[in-house]
Amino acid sequence: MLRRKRASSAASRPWTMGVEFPSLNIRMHEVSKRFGRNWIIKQKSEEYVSGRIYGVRGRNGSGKSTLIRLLAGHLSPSRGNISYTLDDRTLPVDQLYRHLSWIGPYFEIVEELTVYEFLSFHFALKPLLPHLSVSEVVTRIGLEKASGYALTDCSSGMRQRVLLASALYAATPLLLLDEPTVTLDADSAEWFQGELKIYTKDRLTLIASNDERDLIPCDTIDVL
Ligand SMILES: Nc1ncnc2c1ncn2[C@@H]1O[C@H](COP(=O)(O)OP(=O)(O)OP(=O)(O)O)[C@@H](O)[C@H]1O
Repeated sequence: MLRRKRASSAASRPWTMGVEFPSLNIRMHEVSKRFGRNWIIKQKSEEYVSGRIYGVRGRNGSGKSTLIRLLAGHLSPSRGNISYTLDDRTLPVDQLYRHLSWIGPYFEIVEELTVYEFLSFHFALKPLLPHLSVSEVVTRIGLEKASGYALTDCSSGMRQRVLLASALYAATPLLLLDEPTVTLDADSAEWFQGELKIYTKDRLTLIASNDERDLIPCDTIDVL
């Protein structure tokens, strides 16, 4: 999934963190999605390419999370199709999970685990960026003093930082971030914007949010 870069190349492009992500592209072709009688997404065609950040906004219930779930392969289109390529080779949707990091407000986490345990467990399943350790991740999200807290004892903003870490610092070329700054205070949202600048380089990122600040780094913004 991930190739290490040559040292000289890594030095000249420090943002790639010593690794080179494979190019992951997504093509939606006339995709529609309905729940019961309600068509939520109608005949949507879109190309999403590596190295770019896509924003999606829209009123509550407009289909932002549905779009993210479709792109993540967790929902199937009612009509049309979604195809994926990894370094120009077709990637079957059942293999996408290996290359995908995805967070959303509906995510459930094992609340009994401590911050450190949750991140260790997560990064045992999903590779961590090679220049980072779990301890360094805890430091990057500013939770050193809380690393032994059970998630159930963390504030919602602290839990959101942990979830963001699980996506941002995973060595996957695709990042799907649904309402990434929900529950974050202004300082935390600013921290997230800084991390986004560093950790979205060379990846395909999609951000669904109605918070204008979240959409500032996006190359294009789709309104549903
Ligand atoms: N599994 C489901 N079964 C039935 N209806 C669903 C399902 N998932 C979503 N919906 C409906 O699809 C519509 C779009 O929901 P979605 O969560 O994608 O909207 P959203 O734009 O992310 O909303 P919000 O801004 O409130 O998070 C809503 O009317 C919702 O009730």
